[in-house]
This record gives sequence, C-alpha cells and structure tokens, in this order.
Amino acid sequence: MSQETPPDSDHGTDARRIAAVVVAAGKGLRAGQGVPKQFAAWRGKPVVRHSAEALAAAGIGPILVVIPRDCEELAQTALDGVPGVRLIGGGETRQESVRLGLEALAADAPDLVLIHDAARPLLSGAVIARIRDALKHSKGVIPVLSVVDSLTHVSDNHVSDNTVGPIMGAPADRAQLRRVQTPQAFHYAEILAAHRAWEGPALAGDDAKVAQAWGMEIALVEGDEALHKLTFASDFNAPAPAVRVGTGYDVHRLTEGGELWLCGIRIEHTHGLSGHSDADVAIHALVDAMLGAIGAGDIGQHFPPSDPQWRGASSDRFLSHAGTLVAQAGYALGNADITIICESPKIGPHREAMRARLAEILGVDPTTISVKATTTEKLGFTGRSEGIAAQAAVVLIRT
Ligand SMILES: Nc1ccn([C@@H]2O[C@H](COP(=O)(O)OP(=O)(O)OP(=O)(O)O)[C@@H](O)[C@H]2O)c(=O)n1
Ligand SMILES: C[C@](O)(CO)[C@H](O)COP(=O)(O)O
Repeated sequence: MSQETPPDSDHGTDARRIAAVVVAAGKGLRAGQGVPKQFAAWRGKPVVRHSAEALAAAGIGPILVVIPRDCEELAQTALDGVPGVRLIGGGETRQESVRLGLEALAADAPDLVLIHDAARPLLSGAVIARIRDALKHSKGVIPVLSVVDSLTHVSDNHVSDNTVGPIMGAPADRAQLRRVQTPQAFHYAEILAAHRAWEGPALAGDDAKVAQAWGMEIALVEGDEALHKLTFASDFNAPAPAVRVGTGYDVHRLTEGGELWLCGIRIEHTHGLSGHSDADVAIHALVDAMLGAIGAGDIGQHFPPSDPQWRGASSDRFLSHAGTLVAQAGYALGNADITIICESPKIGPHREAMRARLAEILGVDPTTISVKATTTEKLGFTGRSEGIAAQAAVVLIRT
C-alpha cells in the first residue's frame, strides 16, 4: 500500500461516472436488533439510509444496495425516496455480496465505484471528497485510521504467544498498522475483474485485499472515527449528541404587487416577494437551519423548485415537514432566532404575530422563537429594497 495521500481541492473537476455498491446483505446478528442491523433505526432513520443519502447528496449514482434476499420490503421502506437507489439480492459472504453488486452495474458500467458497508452510517461529504481526490492518481483508495492501542494475540482470555510483532514478546509496530474503513473506491473494470478472479478465503476481509491480490496498488486517505462500523447492541444504545446547531440564510426578490408573506403571516405592503413557492424568505431560512442541524440537506433537496407541485405552495408546509424530520431524528427545537433584513415593511408591529404563527406550525411555545429585524442603512440590494434577506439560527435538544 502507498503512503497516505493529501487531499487536493479540485475534486469537483473529475467528470468520470461514479457509482456505489452499498453492501447490506449481512445478518447483523451481533447487534441483536430483531431485524438485520442495517434496517434497524439509528439516530432517527434506518442505518442503511444514512449512507445512501450521503452518497446521493454527493452526486454519486446509481447506488446499488445489496440486500438479503428475504428483506426486500424492509429495504424498500428503509430507502424509500433516496435518489438513484437500486436493490439487488446478496450472497453468503460480504465478498460475494460485493461481487454481485459489481456485476449488476456491468450493463451500464461506470468509470469508478465506491464500495461501502451499510453498517457504517456516518459517511461525511469530507471523506467522500478525500477519496475522490485520491482516485485521480490511484486505481484503488481506502480510508484508514491509525492504531493507538497495543495489539496482542489472545487465547482462553489470556495473552498468548506474540505472533503480532516480528520478535517473540515484542509489541506490534503500530506505525505499520492501520484500521481499515469503507467506502473503498476503485476503477470499476479493475475491481470487477479482481472480484471475479478472487480465489482466496471466503471471508476476504475487505475489497482492498481482493484488489491487492489481483495486483493493484492501493492508496490510503484519512478515515473518520465517526465512520465506525455498528456491530454490537451497545452501538445502538449510544446516545446522539445532546445538542445540535444549524444556520440558514435566504433571499427573495421584491416585485410590485403580489403577496408578501413573512414568518407565515401575510403583510399588507406595496411589494411582494417573488419565488416558486409563496417566497416566505424567513421560513425558508428557518427550514434550512433546522435541516442543517440534523444534517438533512437543504430546502431545495426536499422541495425542488423544478417540481411543479411546490408552485405557489405555502411555506408552512416546508416548516412543518422540517419539524417532523427533526422529531424523527430524535430532537426538539431548543430555540430559533430569525433576523429579517429589509428597509420596509417595518417588522416590529408584526413580531408577536410572527412568533405565534411559527410556534403554532411547529407545535412549540412562542417563547422558543425570536424574530428580529434590521436594515442595511440603504446599502446593498436590501437597502435599495430590491429584495429581502433572512437568516436563522437554531439549537436542537435531544429528546
Ligand atoms: N453476506 C454478507 C455479509 C455481510 N454483508 C455486509 O457487509 C458489511 C460488513 O459486515 P458486518 O458488519 O460484519 O455485518 P454482518 O455480517 O451482517 O454482522 P454479524 O456478523 O453480526 O451477523 C455489512 O454492511 C453487511 O450487511 C453483506 O452484504 N453480505
Ligand atoms: C470492509 C470492512 O469494513 C473493513 O474494515 C470489514 O472488513 C467488513 O467487516 P467483516 O466483519 O469483515 O465483514
């Protein structure tokens, strides 16, 4: 394996087609969840949905999710609505499940493929970006973490002969060891050939081993402690963070005539805000802050402006959807602080009605919500009354 590759900054320029295989065909027995662990709820949604959404958000597709052959209904429910997902039956071992997933991509072969364990839900955009950067220079890339503890062989719950280090009794050289994670990424044609050719043990370990046996050199990038593989029941009891924070910002253009909606109430004014929905800029900023706090993307992902069903829609619906997602993720609104930036109308006379309306939509006490306003001293687009901007910050408390 080669040395850890530093990320570069222009991974966005790689135009090669990149797909994903998410292996979710294990039994997940050690987790003891009643259903295979990848379909059990974890931090507000099924385990497998976390990484499928992260891959979709990174523009990766199709996403082949390899599932146990008797779990189609569970998998469909768990992954409902995630863009680019396709389901396929898996095999007896992880290696077989990976190979079946790769074979299923062959009819419309991508250039690159990410192979990921469904059991590793916290897949960040930063890890995906590091892997994609390294793929510009390498045919195979895996995320790894350093080893900080000593390693030993055991037998009958006692330390046994040391076969880890080079010398009897000597500690293993941790500088030469790494903990291996997924996604592991490869040139598609080559990893498919490697899996087809694999004649090693049924429990291959990981795809890097299969690729290495086939003669591929594998580059390393920094992994992520959060990308931990959920394995035992205790992994499902671990509490989510007690507090989460999100921010949102939005702008809409003022046009003569039309309706002006702010914080869910209609305000009489010479101008209205234009947009695909009712253009309630303050609610949109608040929705983005709430979605941001639970890592659920942004308002455009949930209600695409290109979708005609949201034309003229009341933003109340967006806010109540964000409230539902926050509750599903296991959080409640601690407080929200909204600032509306405009020369006119004056917000003060409407402030209490706005707080009451937002509180009503979210089912919270109005004291939870603050609505403030400021001008920009006639400077900029808000100063020239060309548009209204709003920003919001929220704190969510674990329920
Ligand atoms: N035949 C198999 C075995 C495993 N996996 C997947 O490979 C990943 C890593 O496997 P592991 O965490 O060991 O899961 P299980 O084998 O399901 O767990 P257990 O040993 O507790 O039953 C998981 O996402 C799992 O669903 C798979 O797709 N097909
Ligand atoms: C691929 C892997 O996640 C790398 O750490 C790991 O090997 C998969 O777990 P398994 O228990 O070996 O299936």
